[in-house]
Amino acid sequence: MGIKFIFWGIFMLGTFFWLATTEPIEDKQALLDFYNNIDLSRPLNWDDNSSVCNSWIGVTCNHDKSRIIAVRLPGIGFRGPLPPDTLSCLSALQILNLSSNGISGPFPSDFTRLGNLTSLYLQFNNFHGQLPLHFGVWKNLSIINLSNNAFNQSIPSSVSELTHLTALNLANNSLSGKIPDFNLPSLQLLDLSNNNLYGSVPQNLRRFPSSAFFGNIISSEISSPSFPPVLPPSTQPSSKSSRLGKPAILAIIIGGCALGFVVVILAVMLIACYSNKDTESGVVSKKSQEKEGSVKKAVSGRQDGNGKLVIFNGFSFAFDLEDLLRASAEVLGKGIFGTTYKAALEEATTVVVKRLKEVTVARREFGQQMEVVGSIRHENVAALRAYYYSKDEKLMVYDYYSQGSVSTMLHANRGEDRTPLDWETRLRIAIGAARGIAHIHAQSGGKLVHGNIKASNIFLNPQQYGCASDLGLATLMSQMTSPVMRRAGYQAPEVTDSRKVSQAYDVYSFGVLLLELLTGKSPIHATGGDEVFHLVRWVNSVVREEWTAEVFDAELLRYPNIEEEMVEMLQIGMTCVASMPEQRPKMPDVVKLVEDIRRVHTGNRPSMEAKQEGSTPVLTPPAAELGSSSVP
Ligand SMILES: Nc1ncnc2c1ncn2[C@@H]1O[C@H](COP(=O)(O)OP(=O)(O)OP(=O)(O)O)[C@@H](O)[C@H]1O
Repeated sequence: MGIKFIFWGIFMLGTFFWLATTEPIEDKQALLDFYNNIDLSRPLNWDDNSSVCNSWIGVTCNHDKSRIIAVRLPGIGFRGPLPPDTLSCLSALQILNLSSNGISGPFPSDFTRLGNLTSLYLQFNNFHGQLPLHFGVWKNLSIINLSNNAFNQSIPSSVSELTHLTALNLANNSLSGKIPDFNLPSLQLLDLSNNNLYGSVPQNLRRFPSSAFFGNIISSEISSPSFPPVLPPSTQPSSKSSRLGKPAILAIIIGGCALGFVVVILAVMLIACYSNKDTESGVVSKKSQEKEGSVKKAVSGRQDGNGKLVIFNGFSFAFDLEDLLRASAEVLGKGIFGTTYKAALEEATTVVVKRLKEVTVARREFGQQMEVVGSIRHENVAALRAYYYSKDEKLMVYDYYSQGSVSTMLHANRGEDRTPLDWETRLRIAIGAARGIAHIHAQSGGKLVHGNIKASNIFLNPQQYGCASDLGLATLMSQMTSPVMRRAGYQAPEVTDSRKVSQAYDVYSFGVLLLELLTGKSPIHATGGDEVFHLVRWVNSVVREEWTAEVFDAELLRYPNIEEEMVEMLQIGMTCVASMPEQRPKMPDVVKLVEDIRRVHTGNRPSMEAKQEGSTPVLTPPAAELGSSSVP
């Protein structure tokens, strides 16, 4: 028995020692050769004496540490050509990510030796010339992103050999010739936009949205009648969703609150009238804490007999004077469009009432816009529950989001006792907000604009995804003096009149929101002296200097294996904040890009990462939600 025990002990120790010290020697040497032959703006921690599997940045090994299966080096400041026959020695490699570097030269032909590749990311480099000619060597390839390079010849028809391909992105190159009619049944995402391709969209690719072919010379005469002519983005008409949205689920949440709406609306209106001077001066400094007092005191205040209260969703309600007398309200803050109150009833019903100022449009136009906004029911758009219009008062009623806005989550309490906003939540915020904005853009014949996307207008819905609030007000208000809006940092450069916002404007603001989520920095703020920090300019300059890693919020650095996802989000954000509106993507495309940040990776994470992240919930939206994204 004792001998057996000792034997097992020695065996276990030996195994442990072997596991701790084993190394894929040849793969390690290949990476060292690669490292020693490239120009980097700052060093990696790759050292012959340290363990390639346990400590090298960007490297993932398989279970028994016998092979390297993933190399992820996005945005490491690597310039110049790839040294030949180094990375291609990693024949077990499944994931290769060298995106966002300055790598030049033709596509490395020796990569054809990487027969196990499942994902290849080389976007945002300076590769030029011909795309790989023999795609068939990558039998398992599922994702290929070669966008934003300078590839300038035709797309080889051998793309058809990639039978497992789910995503192909060749956008923003100089590819020429006709689009080959490749038939890839598993392909879900295709982006060939902004190249020099011509001809018609081949039959097998007509299932993809026309945005996949934007910015090419696709002739409308020979396009299928069912496929709209593909024009450059600037001339592309707004498209409407072909997919239907899921029936709204939020509507049921406040089933019992209808009575409260009336009470609170009147309560706040009366309070507001009663204490007009107080609320207009310095409400922000009293923010969150200040009780406006009970309504009882204000009942004798000014009443407007002209008012019209409209409750959405067909709730029937009754007016109860007792509820009115008991209701209390507190100021949440004062924004561009007015003052916002949180109003609580005794039945634990809490709503938010926004008291608008400087509405310039007439009752009819105001009502029409409210009807449009109030009819939107989507899990990623905050539901407008009711509105009130009279000569003196214009009110809007929303659900109360108790977790506060994304702005509060990101910027409030940056002290030591702060609860960090984790990466999963930030991704869900981005995905939800993108879906909400895309849904808004699909309304009113594809013409509705949010007009005020910013972190203080994004909340978390019950599924903990982002949810956009406060839409459709910009056009109802008197023109804001542009500096006021500009200071907020979300305003696209082309907009000088705050009422003339466009969907491209929303895309820009959403891009700023993404950069805010990534950096943890407010879009615009004073830095102490006369200097003003401008997030978009700062991110652009840091990325230009190839210090991409420096932009990320220090709070995010604690989460393992998210660099690739962060770099992808950064790229999306930067595309959205393009200074020319026609260069910005449309919201439905942005939704796909943001959703793919994680959807793509969950399917391809090597086992080691999966192990490390075992405790992290996988960020795949519930099936119902995916199906209901209502993305046009
Ligand atoms: N439905 C809501 N639930 C919880 N907090 C809210 C809600 N609506 C607004 N708030 C919060 O109330 C505060 C004031 O909001 P308000 O919309 O008036 O101003 P803002 O968002 O700062 O600017 P803007 O007027 O441009 O939207 C903000 O902190 C906002 O996040």
